[in-house]
Amino acid sequence: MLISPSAHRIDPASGALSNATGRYEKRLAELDGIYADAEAFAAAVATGGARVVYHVHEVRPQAAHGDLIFGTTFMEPGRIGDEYFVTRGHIHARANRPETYYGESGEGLMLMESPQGETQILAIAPKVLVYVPPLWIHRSVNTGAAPLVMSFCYPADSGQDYDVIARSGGMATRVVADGTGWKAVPNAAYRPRSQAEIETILATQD
Ligand SMILES: O=P(O)(O)OC[C@H]1O[C@](O)(CO)[C@@H](O)[C@@H]1O
Ligand SMILES: [Fe+2]
Repeated sequence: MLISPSAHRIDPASGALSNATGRYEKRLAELDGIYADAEAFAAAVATGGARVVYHVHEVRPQAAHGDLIFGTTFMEPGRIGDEYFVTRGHIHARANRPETYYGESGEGLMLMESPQGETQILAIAPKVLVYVPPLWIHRSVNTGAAPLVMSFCYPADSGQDYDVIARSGGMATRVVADGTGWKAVPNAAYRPRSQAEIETILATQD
């Protein structure tokens, strides 16, 4: 059975995606453990734990190998202490699946980390497409004063593994405010992955 082709209109300001098949949202209180400043996080949750800090509209035509998932991510601007708002971040459960992100509005960063712990940061802004290659852990950061909206596309059978970040005490690098801009700083709680874990990730095939 053939799937019918489809077209989807993206509103760059809101991330609204016509004919989406799914939507999910992340509230501040669900992002416990991500930010360095636990006191600032608790204070923010006390005053606004239910606020939605990012949401995703997506289209999943089918889960089958070879198809795509695509959609939009809308991220509110803000910080916990001096650390900019981020998505949870993950590696794909099938770790060798890649992803593209395209800037729709706002400005931010794609924070990426190799299994060995190397950090790469690429700026994302309107009309910039960022390629996240296979095997890279990835997280979006809103460094702007306005919402950051991106569209994304990745293989339908990728899946998301969030534990890879939790196991290492977070990503190796945090992005914090620095005067009028941002800077990357080491995450003091980071524990590098063992050689065995690195090899397991790198061995991902098919
Ligand atoms: O899944 P996370 O890390 O919460 O971040 C959401 C972003 O990542 C995706 O899961 C795609 O990999 C999208 O839904 C969205 O761009
Ligand atoms: Fe992803």
